[in-house]
Amino acid sequence: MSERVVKPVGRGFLFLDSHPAGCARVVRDMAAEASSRPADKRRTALVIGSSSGYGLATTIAGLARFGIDGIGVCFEKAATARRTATAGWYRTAETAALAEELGRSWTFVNADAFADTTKDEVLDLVAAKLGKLDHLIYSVAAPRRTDPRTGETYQSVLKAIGAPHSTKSLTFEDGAPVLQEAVPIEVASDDEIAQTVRVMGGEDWTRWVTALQDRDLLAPGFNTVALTYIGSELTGPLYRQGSIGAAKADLEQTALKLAADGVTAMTSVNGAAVTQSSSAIPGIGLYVSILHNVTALQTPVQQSIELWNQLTGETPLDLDTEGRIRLDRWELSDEVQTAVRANWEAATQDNLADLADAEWFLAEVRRLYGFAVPDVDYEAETEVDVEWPTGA
Ligand SMILES: NC(=O)c1ccc[n+]([C@@H]2O[C@H](COP(=O)([O-])OP(=O)(O)OC[C@H]3O[C@@H](n4cnc5c(N)ncnc54)[C@H](O)[C@@H]3O)[C@@H](O)[C@H]2O)c1
Repeated sequence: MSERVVKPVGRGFLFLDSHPAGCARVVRDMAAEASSRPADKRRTALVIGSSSGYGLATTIAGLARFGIDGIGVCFEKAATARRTATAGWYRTAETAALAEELGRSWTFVNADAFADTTKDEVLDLVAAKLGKLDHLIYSVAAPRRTDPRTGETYQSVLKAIGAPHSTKSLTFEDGAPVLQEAVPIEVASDDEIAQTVRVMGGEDWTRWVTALQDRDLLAPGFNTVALTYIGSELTGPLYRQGSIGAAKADLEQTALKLAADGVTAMTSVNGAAVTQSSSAIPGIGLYVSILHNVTALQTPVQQSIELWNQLTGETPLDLDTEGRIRLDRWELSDEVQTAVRANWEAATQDNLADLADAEWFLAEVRRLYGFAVPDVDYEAETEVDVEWPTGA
C-alpha cells in the first residue's frame, strides 16, 4: 500500500505520473455518458487496446450500454517506488470494478498484443469465459512492434512521404499556449514507411482473426473492426498522406482481404479525439483546438455507441464506397472543414485565443492522466498501488 499526493509533473504533453482517483472518475463519467439499458441477449467481444482512447470508449460503451461480456487487452505499467502506474492501468482497474457492479464478465490482460504468447493466453480465456466471440475490436496505437515469428522489431514514424513539409503546431510554455508557425516534417525513407506499416498496418489484426478461426472461436454472425483515421487536408501531409497514412491504407486493404476470405471485417473511420497517441502528433493539437472552436466534437463514447449500434445490427451499417464505417462525418463535413481551414490559416500568436480552444485541449490532455477532472481532490493522498483486476 502506498498513499501519496500525486501532482502533474512532466514536459509538454507527457506527464510522468497519473492520478488514480482522477482516472477512476474519467471511467465513471464515460459510463454515465453511455447510460445503461437492458440487454436483449448475451454478446461477447474482444477489445485489443482497451485501456485508452477509442478502445476504452468501445469497452465502456459495450459493457455499460449494450451489456456485452468481454476480454480487454492492453499494455500498461504498474506503479514503481518512484512513479505511479500508467493512467490506463488505473482506468482498467475501474472498468473492471464497473463490470463487476453491472454483473458483466470482463477480464483484462496486460500484455503485448503483438506476441503469440499473448494470443494463446487470450484465446484460452475466450474459450473458458466467453465461449465464442461475436465481435473483435482492434484499437491498438503503438510506437513499435516485435514480430514474434522473426524476432524483428519495427518502429513506426510520423513523417511525410515524397516532399518535406512543415505544419503550424501548438505547444505550451509554462502552461501558456504558443503557436509554432512552421514545425518541419521530415520525409520518411522507404524502410521507415515499411516499418510503420508493419507496426500500424493490418498484419497483427489478421493474426488475431486467424488465431481465433484456427481455434473455432468465432460465433455465427461474428464481425470485426479495426480503427482508422482519415482527417482533414490540413493534417494530410503528416497524417493521411504520410507514413502513418500508409499504415492506415494497409489496414483498410486488410479489411477487404479478410472480407474476401469470408470474414465480416471492416475498418471504422473515427473522428479526431484527444488521446495519448494523437496529442503527440505535430499539428494535431492545433487542429483539434480549432475543431473544438468550430463545432462540438463527438466524444469517443458517442462514436462507440454508434459503432455498437451498427455492429450489433441495431442500425444499418453506414459504409462509404470503400466499405468503411464512417463515424467521422461530423468532422469532415464541408461546412466544418471550411471553417477550420479559415481559422487555421488566420491563426497567429495574437489571435490564437479567439480561433482555437487551446486551454480546453490542454485540460483534455491532463484528463488523459487523471488530472483536471472535476470533483477530484488533488490535495488529498491517494492509493497509487492498485492491483491489476483478476476478472470475472
Ligand atoms: N485519437 C484519434 O484522434 C483517432 C481518430 C481516429 C482513429 N483513431 C485510431 O484509434 C486507434 C486507437 O488509437 P487511440 O488514439 O485511441 O490510442 P490510445 O493511445 O489512446 O490507446 C492505445 C491503446 O493501445 C494499447 N496498446 C499499445 N501498444 C500495445 C501492445 N503492444 N499490446 C497491447 N496493447 C497495446 C494501449 O494500452 C491503449 O489501450 C488507432 O488505430 C488510431 O489510429 C484514433
